Amino acid sequence: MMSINETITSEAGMHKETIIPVQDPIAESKRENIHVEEGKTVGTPYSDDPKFKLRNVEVFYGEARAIKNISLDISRNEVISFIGPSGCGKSTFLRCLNRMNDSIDICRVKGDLLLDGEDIYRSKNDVVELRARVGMVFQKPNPFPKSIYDNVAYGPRIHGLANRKSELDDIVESSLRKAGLWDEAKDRLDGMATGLSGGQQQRLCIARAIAVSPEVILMDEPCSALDPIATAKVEELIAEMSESYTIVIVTHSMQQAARVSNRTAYFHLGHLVEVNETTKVFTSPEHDLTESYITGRFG
Ligand SMILES: Nc1ncnc2c1ncn2[C@@H]1O[C@H](COP(=O)(O)OP(=O)(O)OP(=O)(O)O)[C@@H](O)[C@H]1O
Repeated sequence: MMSINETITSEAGMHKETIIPVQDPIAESKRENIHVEEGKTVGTPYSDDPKFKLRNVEVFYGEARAIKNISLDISRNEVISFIGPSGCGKSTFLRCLNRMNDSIDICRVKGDLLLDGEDIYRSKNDVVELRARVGMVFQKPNPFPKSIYDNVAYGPRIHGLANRKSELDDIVESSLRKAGLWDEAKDRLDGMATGLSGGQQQRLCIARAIAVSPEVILMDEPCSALDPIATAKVEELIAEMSESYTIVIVTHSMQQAARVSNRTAYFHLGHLVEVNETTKVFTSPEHDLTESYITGRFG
């Protein structure tokens, strides 16, 4: 059994030393004779109090099946990380949760995806409403080419959340405060958002997501374009936000998953192999594939 620190040191060491990670997870898992049973996830994929109840989810890009019969509950107010080798389907699965895949013509989603018991893919459901409830922060900060104020006010305006200018001002201030950006932005609210640093822009995007009072925030590698200091600020924010929101985060950094999440889900070639308490995943994973991944046998 490894400690989190040992595991993480070995992850960091993998980059520093000249260990060449095996890049092909299929070849590696065949060589090690490790199998994944379709639809069978080890650990604790289910919850007594699910915010999202996801059953037998499959996602196709044309004929190619990118997500293979995945069932998972995402609990209310938990932070869950999705980890796994490149191309294993983390982002595809994340994007199902607010129907971001709808914009890809060749993409089809099958299975039951329930948010508070309601099927989010029912055609009568309004996608704009869904995305207000399930907000998203992307890999690269993507502020609108507008002022800082207008970026945060955008969602509340289109959803009619404020009747007066003073109400909108309050939403903008409280969202920027929650995103830890108020002190840096309060004297330049009319300045262009694109004039902020990368880390500030990412916190602005978080403020923009928060401004419409979402219940869930999806984060797709939110720190991959940020330096370590900006990353630490976003991670602190995730910890604070977890009191009010359910957070799902895709990350390539095992250290980040270990720092921010309650549970960690390990994906492999479109399968959901293991879901467990984060400490367990990084100290005594149940599945051999999870262990191979966290010990750097394939990347
Ligand atoms: N728009 C698309 N059209 C066709 N195939 C796609 C599309 N987006 C993703 N895929 C394929 O679906 C599979 C899963 O990709 P996805 O981006 O979800 O993986 P990922 O685990 O998030 O990868 P990464 O960590 O590299 O971002 C891959 O085989 C990928 O090539």
